[in-house]
Amino acid sequence: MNVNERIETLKIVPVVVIQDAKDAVPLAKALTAGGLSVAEVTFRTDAAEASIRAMTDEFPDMLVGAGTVTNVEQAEKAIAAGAKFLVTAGFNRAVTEYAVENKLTIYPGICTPTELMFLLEYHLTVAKFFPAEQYGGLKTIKALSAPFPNIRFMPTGGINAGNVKEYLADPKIIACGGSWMVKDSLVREGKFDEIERLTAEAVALVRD
Ligand SMILES: O=C(O)C(=O)C[C@H](O)[C@H](O)COP(=O)(O)O
Repeated sequence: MNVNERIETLKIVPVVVIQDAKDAVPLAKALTAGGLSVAEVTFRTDAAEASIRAMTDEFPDMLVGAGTVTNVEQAEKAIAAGAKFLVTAGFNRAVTEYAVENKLTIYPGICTPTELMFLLEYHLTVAKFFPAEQYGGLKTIKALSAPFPNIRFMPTGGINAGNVKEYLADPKIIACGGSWMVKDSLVREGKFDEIERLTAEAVALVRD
């Protein structure tokens, strides 16, 4: 299976913020035990690179990607550390070109038709739709799908246990990103049992 197929099977991509790389392995363990062997580790903190490396070393089968990538240097660091995919919050031409040239999976962030059209230039077919709820959620995705039927979406931002099923019912949606099972405070406070419980709950919710 390629990365898109794995993400589509998993249905949910936990978006994580790790302040201290020592939390990376316990977090990966909790997500995996909860049934979600995938994480988007955001480059919002300095611990991202070391966290990706620790997670992929300890859990080589886990699908670990890098999120909030804002420049090529971060993308290179993420890939060298073992990241299997890149995510950007908004469309970044340099990062997208780097990914395409190196045949890496990238989900560029978009929320307008204009931004979506940048994907077409690179023959990409899956966009992160961010911030999903704030930019009209499913209604906007359906509207964007009309002129761009070949594009699929990974909505992220404001998705939770209450609305994830509604998103996933739409065939245009490959998976949903979200932090509701991995809130920053739970990671900071080392509440990995709670993360595992919330992850298992999320998995059960979206099981067919
Ligand atoms: O950091 C990034 O690159 C982002 O795009 C932001 C995250 O995707 C959202 O913070 C997740 O959204 P919530 O589930 O509402 O917390």
